[in-house]
Amino acid sequence: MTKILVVFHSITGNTMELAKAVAEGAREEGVDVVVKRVPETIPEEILEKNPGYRAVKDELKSFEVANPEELEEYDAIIFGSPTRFGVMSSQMKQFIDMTGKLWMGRKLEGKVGAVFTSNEMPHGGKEATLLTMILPLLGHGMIIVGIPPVKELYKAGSYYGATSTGKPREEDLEVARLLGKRVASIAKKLKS
Ligand SMILES: Cc1cc2nc3c(=O)[nH]c(=O)nc-3n(C[C@H](O)[C@H](O)[C@H](O)COP(=O)(O)O)c2cc1C
Repeated sequence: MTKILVVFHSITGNTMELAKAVAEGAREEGVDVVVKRVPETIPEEILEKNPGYRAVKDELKSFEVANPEELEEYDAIIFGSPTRFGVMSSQMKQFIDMTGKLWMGRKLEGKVGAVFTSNEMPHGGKEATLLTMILPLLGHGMIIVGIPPVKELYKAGSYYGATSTGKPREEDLEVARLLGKRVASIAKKLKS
């Protein structure tokens, strides 16, 4: 069975909501989908000062923490990060930087990769974040999947991945589901 990992970083839940929609879309293809989060590096006592975090922390913590070495087990990996100053969060970058052993062994080569992000401003760096998230995946030799110019893209998302401005709207979730479904469909074809 084709196995897909959706791995995300989130503090106030927006990227987590996109991750759930990406997974939902992938499951429509009848593949095995696992959703995990990357390790958090901000101390809990600092996070606790953020009401947005307190509101979602129980759900966030219900997702298992991913181990970089497990990426090898999946046929496709979809990475989600909040935008931080126009790039992915340091927590997600740290996770990716821990995949050096897999890179040396070319273990992710030929697997499908895709990305999504949430930020706060309409033009606050979504596309810059998505494009720079793709670079390490290309370094691994992954096959990058984006979104073609379907009608849904006129209302949300990007060619380069799914997005949201703050809390995802239904249109954002729709594009996230499309991304998950497309990745799953391509991963299935590559495996057959
Ligand atoms: C340190 C920091 C940097 C950020 N940088 C940006 C930015 O460059 N552009 C933007 O639109 N939003 C920025 N944001 C806002 C977050 O990307 C946004 O709130 C996002 O939806 C949070 O995702 P989460 O709910 O999954 O944690 C930043 C937030 C923080 C804390």
